Amino acid sequence: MIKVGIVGGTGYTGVELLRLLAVHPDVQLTAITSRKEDGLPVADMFPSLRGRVALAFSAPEKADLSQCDVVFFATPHGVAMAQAPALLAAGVKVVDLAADFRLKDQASFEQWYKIPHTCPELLEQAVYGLAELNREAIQGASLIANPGCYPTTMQLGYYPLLKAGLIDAGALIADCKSGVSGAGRKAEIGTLFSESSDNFKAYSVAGHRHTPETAAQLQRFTEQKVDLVFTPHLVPMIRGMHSTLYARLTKEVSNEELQSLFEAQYKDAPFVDVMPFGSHPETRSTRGSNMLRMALHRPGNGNTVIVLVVQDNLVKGAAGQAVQCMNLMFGLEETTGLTQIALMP
Ligand SMILES: NC(=O)C1=CN([C@@H]2O[C@H](COP(=O)(O)OP(=O)(O)OC[C@H]3O[C@@H](n4cnc5c(N)ncnc54)[C@H](OP(=O)(O)O)[C@@H]3O)[C@@H](O)[C@H]2O)C=CC1
Ligand SMILES: CC(=O)N[C@@H](CCC(=O)OP(=O)(O)O)C(=O)O
Repeated sequence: MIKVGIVGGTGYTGVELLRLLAVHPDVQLTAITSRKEDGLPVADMFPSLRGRVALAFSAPEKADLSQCDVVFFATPHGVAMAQAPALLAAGVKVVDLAADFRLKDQASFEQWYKIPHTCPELLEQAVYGLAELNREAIQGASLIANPGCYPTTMQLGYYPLLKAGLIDAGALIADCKSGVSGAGRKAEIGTLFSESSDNFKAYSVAGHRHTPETAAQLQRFTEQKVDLVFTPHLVPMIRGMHSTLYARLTKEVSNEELQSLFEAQYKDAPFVDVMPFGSHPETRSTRGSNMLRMALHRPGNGNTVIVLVVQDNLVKGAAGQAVQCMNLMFGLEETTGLTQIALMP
């Protein structure tokens, strides 16, 4: 059994990791931390886990994480970088759900996240945890930078078009919407019920930290300069993400060829569903599952191609993707413990 520790077990991605790992056949939950809930049985805070998780939260300084085989950090940016060096030196694998190791460039990280990077020496070693585009590297990794939720949808949607050289990489426009759980469980005015329900708005239009992450990753797949305009929106739902990705075609290509390109690209990706051309994927078709669904459109058969992408921000956008990486790192079947069907309606 793989001994698993979770730092930040009381947050939304933390409890999602618990939900998935509690029924994972190869995992033994070993330590779950919380600074505020030291000693509280996990199932007292999350009744959904009664009878499934017998552990209590422990303060991070009390938890002996070095006895684990892998530790997930479901914490704010900056926490994993403080503890990863010692864990890695003790032979423990690390999966960070935050952004500490996503950007290879230290200056860019510090500019966007506004905190100093305390272990830049690990940036090179860290492997970006998007299995569909990086499976082999993840299999050999000991430190995973789990992708951001929006970047997961943008990369998987744009990748086949970019790799095939069919679009202008300098004119990518991504219009993306997230449920409120994307902002985490911490108390904030913007996520109060009376602020975020019955309301709809864009945010961070001038620049969101997921733009450099996505552009840097996509840049690996094209010689053209990637220029991405990304606008996130907050929608009044709890879970779910919907990304509408626009691109300008630069070559003659039929709709059938576009569809075949996507189907071929993801035929061996168990968590990417390429729906029939012209479909309208719904966020609820991914709710609680690790599936990401996408569909292609081409209005008026012109030279704009649109890729619609949906996922559950807490699963494929965070905890499920992290478990997918763990499976690969430990030589398990990629889908182990991740075969839940979405909740509909
Ligand atoms: N929500 C989402 O959809 C997604 C989130 N992410 C990323 O995953 C990470 C976790 O997000 P989320 O679960 O939403 O966040 P939450 O705010 O819901 O939870 C944060 C958790 O971290 C713990 N924590 C906070 N500060 C520290 C600290 N200094 N040291 C140790 N533990 C700490 C908190 O518990 P306590 O205070 O008791 O210690 C809590 O358990 C973030 O980096 C987020 O950006 C990535 C993709 C999607
Ligand atoms: C709705 C909402 O607020 N979403 C978060 C993104 C969550 C995510 O993916 O997080 P990290 O990159 O921070 O890990 C945001 O836009 O900041």
